[in-house]
Amino acid sequence: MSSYTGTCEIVEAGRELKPVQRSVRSSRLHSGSGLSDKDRKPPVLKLGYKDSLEGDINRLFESINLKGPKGLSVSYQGDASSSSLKKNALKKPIAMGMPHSPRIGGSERLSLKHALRDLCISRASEMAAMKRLSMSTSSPRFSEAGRIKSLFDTVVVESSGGSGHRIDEGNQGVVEISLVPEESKLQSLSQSTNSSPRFVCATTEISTEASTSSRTDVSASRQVGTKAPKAELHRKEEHTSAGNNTVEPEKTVPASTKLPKRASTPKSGRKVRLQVVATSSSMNGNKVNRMTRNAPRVAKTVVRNKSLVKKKIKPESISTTSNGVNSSSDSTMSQLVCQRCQCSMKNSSNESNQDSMKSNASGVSAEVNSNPVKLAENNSNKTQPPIPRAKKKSPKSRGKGDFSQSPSSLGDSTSTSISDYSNLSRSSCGNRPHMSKDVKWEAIRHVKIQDGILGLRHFNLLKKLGCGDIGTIYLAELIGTNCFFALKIMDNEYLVRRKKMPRAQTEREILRMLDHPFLPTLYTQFTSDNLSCLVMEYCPGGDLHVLRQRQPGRCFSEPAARFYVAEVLLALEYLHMLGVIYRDLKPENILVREDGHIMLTDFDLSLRCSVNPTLLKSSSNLDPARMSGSCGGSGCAEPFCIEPSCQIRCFSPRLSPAPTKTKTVRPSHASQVRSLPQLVAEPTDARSNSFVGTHEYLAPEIIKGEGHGAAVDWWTYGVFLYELLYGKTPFKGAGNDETLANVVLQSLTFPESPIVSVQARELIRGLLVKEPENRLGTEKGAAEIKQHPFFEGLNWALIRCAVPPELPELYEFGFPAVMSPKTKSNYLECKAAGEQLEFELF
Ligand SMILES: Nc1ncnc2c1ncn2[C@@H]1O[C@H](COP(=O)(O)OP(=O)(O)OP(=O)(O)O)[C@@H](O)[C@H]1O
Repeated sequence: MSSYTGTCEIVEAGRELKPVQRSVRSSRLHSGSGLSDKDRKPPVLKLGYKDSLEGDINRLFESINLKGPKGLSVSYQGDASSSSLKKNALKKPIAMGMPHSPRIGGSERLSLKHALRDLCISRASEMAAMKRLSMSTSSPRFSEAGRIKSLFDTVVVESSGGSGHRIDEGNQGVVEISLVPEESKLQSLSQSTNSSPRFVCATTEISTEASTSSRTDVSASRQVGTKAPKAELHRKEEHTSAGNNTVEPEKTVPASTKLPKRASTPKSGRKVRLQVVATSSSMNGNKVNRMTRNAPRVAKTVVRNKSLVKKKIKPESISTTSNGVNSSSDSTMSQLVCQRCQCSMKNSSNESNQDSMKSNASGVSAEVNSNPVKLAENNSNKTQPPIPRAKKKSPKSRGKGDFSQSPSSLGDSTSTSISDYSNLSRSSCGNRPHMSKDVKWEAIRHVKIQDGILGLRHFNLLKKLGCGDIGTIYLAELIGTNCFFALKIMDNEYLVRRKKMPRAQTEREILRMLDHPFLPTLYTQFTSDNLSCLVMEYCPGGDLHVLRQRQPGRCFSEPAARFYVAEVLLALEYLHMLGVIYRDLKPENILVREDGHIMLTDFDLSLRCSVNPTLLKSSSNLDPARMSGSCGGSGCAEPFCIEPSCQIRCFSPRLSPAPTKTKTVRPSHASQVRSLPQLVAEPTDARSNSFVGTHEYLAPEIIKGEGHGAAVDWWTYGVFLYELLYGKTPFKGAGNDETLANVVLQSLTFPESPIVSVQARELIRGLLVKEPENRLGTEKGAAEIKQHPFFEGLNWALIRCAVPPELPELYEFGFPAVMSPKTKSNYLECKAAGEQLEFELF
């Protein structure tokens, strides 16, 4: 029970329960609902029921006469279960029955007969009134009685243990809920206004009462019919008097009066309560609309009720309610919202951060105000006091548990919140399904919700990872989340001054498009103190350049190289499909993930263009000469290559480590793959005259300034494979100029050591064709390259599941002491570092 939200109210209300019961009990005898015989008789007679009723009564009377006075006496006096109503009726004939009896005077037996007759008339008239009400009578008084009856029915339905008999037992706790919805609400309002700790409980009551009253009104409206306005007037008057009168039931029944009853039947009580709250939104909304159309009076009443709800909710959480009709749904919404944040608070591990988030919430900008979720949450943060129960359950949900209704709802809300939160996270990750389950989305989103905006202050900069031409990369932790990111920080002023803003813009745009296992994920971006920041996926394994240095002989084994270039090929294929020509392929830009797979980074030199991906039915008609590059015109340096179509001879068995047995038995995997449809996503029309790239990797067409397209990526791809296998680039000269000259003029040669397969060399040769039009990949892009024998046996679709090459022990991954934000000023120190050049020709 202690965890039941309503407990507060139950305890508080319990003190007022006894006088309330007394007053209600007495009031029932005098109010319209408990009409005395005196009050009841005249209307019955006036309404023309006399004939039928009296006929019945007379028949009954006659039967009594037949039984004689004894029978009557025994029958009457032995009625141990007689109610106060019956007792009053009994006294009437004795004390006041004469004027009402048509048979004045006579014997005692006759008096008793009259008394009984009066009683019967009274009872019958009451029943007739009820019956008549259910048939929509025109009497305001009957409307009132009908309303009471319907309310009673409602209560009986709602209360699991309720029955009509409970009324006779004086079960005010049940009756009063339905009889006085408006007054209950007023009481509830005053309670909530006077006592802030009870605010939350009052919220619960508001929801409950609002829905109850709405339901009451609907029930009444169905019965009132066209004379409803009169009934309403009558009822209004009652309320008016109730305002100054301590006897009226409405006045004496606070909303909380029902709680002790529920306390005695906690399960059913909670059940009813939760159902009411849960349906308040839709039910109220629907019924309000319906009633507004069909029954003006009821609509009016509902508006009043809604106003009450609005008044009560307003100071708590829903400050944006613009009309009463929506207030209930807002109320429900606010609960959902706060359930969300309660969950998120639980997920968060940093208390101080939450506190700062809360304190910052008041400073949330217009963005928050436009977002109802944020607004509601913000308001709740500002106005909701903590609930001790919530504190007990989860200290971190302070201020968030205010909307919890009960343990069950809390449990539900937690799970609901998680799923809601996940859904929201998914939506926040946009079109990036492969990363949608990454918890970092949620961490970031949580901060954004809490503070309205993400900034550098939310990150601990732990380590400088590298310094590029346009910015510096830091390993950064989103404070309190245990989530690590690569934070690229760029100085906008510097970018503008050095005309590098377009490069930064290009990188940002490309990063935003990416969703690929071998490409970085951009989680978010923000500008802080004129610094543009990209929050990206962090790759802890260093880059392939460093990794190569650590290999024996400073070069990768062929299987390792094959693995890396295969993954890079998929990344390039994806980029080309998006219309991105990468242009800056080199080992330094290929990072190694923790799991050993790769991530291609650095897109500021990329070229964006249009592309028209097509699916080719079969690509088995690949030109063998292009596959080997032997007839590319660039001069084959392979000593075994004599004829133009020499690729078979070049595959010298002496050099090929692969056994040929299986090839003769069944079709090779490569040939099977070749028969499959191939996606060709090569931006063949793209042209650029920019002089971009790294000297040793520059394609001849770039150096010559002839204009270039996507084929430059296949050139660099050849240089990249060469470097991985041989530990150096193929055209490197003593200086940059010589290197450039070599790229254009020098024939491709392969060192004798290390020994590399013919397939590998053939692939390199096919790629390092100086004329781009003859280069492998130019025509059909990555699809062409994938089919090269070098990749034979590779399952492209499952490469991300393949076991990566074994990594040497990673560098020390211990985090340095948290950097002071003031050290951020160092980030431009390295801006001129690196060998990368850019000569903008236009
Ligand atoms: N996501 C990342 N995870 C880990 N380290 C990274 C990440 N991104 C970059 N780095 C490191 O930071 C270094 C600098 O990266 P960045 O891409 O900004 O500069 P760059 O490669 O010199 O390119 P440019 O000058 O063209 O921007 C990289 O060489 C790499 O070592």
